[in-house]
Amino acid sequence: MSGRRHTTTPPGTPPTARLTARGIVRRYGGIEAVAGVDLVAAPGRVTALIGPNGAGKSTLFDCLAGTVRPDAGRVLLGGRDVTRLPVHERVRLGLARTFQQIAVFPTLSVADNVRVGAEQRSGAADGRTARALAVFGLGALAAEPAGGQPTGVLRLVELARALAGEPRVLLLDEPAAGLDTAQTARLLTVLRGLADDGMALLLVEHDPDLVAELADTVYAMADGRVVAAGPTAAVLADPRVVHAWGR
Ligand SMILES: Nc1ncnc2c1ncn2[C@@H]1O[C@H](COP(=O)(O)OP(=O)(O)OP(=O)(O)O)[C@@H](O)[C@H]1O
Repeated sequence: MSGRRHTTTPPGTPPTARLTARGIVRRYGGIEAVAGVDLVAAPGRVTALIGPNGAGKSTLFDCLAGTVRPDAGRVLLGGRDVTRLPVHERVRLGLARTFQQIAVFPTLSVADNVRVGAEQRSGAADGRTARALAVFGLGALAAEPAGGQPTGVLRLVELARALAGEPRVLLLDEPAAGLDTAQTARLLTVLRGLADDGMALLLVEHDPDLVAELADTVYAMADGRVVAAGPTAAVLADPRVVHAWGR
C-alpha cells in the first residue's frame, strides 16, 4: 500500500501516522459515555478496543473518526490536532473507517462502491480501485450490483472501499462480523499485512479469539474508562478484563 504520490495528503506529510486520543470525554445527558480516555494507535501495530456492551467503545471510535465531537480532550493524527476537523478533512489526512452496520450503495456495482473510497483522494482512482478489489478477491464480482451480495461479501466491499483511499490510519468496527471462516482468515492476513506495511489499525472487536490472534495492543474499556491497556496476552488475562468482559 504505497502510492503516496497518488494522494492529496499535504506535502511533507509522512507516509505513516499515529492516532492519539488525549483525555477524551463525551457525555449524553447525565451519562459519561467516554469519561476521559487516553489511547494511541501506532503505525505498524494492530490496536484493539474491547469491552462489554455500553462500555463506550463506539462513542470513542466516533470521536476519533469525527462523527461525534468530544466534550473535552484532543484527537491527534500524525501529530496534528484534528479534534475540530470534520470527517472529510480527517479522511484527506489519511484516516479511514468502516462501520458496524454495513453501509454500501446497493444500486452501485461492487467496483463503483470501492471507487467511492478511491475518489476520496485525487489522482488515478482506477488503479487504487483495482488494487483494493484484488486484495479482497473481489475482482470477479466487480461489475455485479452490491445490493444482491451476501453479508460476507458486503463486509469485504466496505473494507476494500476504506482501503482504496490508501489511509495511514484505519478504524475498523467489528470487521469480521458476518464473515465465514475462509473470509475471516483472508481478512486477518490482509489486516496483518497492512500493519506490517506501516498502517496504524484500530479495531473495535467483540470476538476474543480474533483479538488474541490479530492485535498487538489492547485497550479494555468499561463504564467509559480504560480499565486495562498493554500487550494483548497480558490484557486478555487481566482479572479486571475477564470480569468486565464476562469471559
Ligand atoms: N447517541 C446517544 N445518545 C444517548 N446515549 C448514548 C448515545 N450513544 C451512546 N450512548 C450511551 O453511551 C454509553 C456508551 O455507548 P457505546 O455505544 O459507546 O458503547 P459500546 O461499548 O460501543 O457498546 P456496544 O458494544 O453495545 O456497541 C451507553 O450507555 C449508551 O447508551
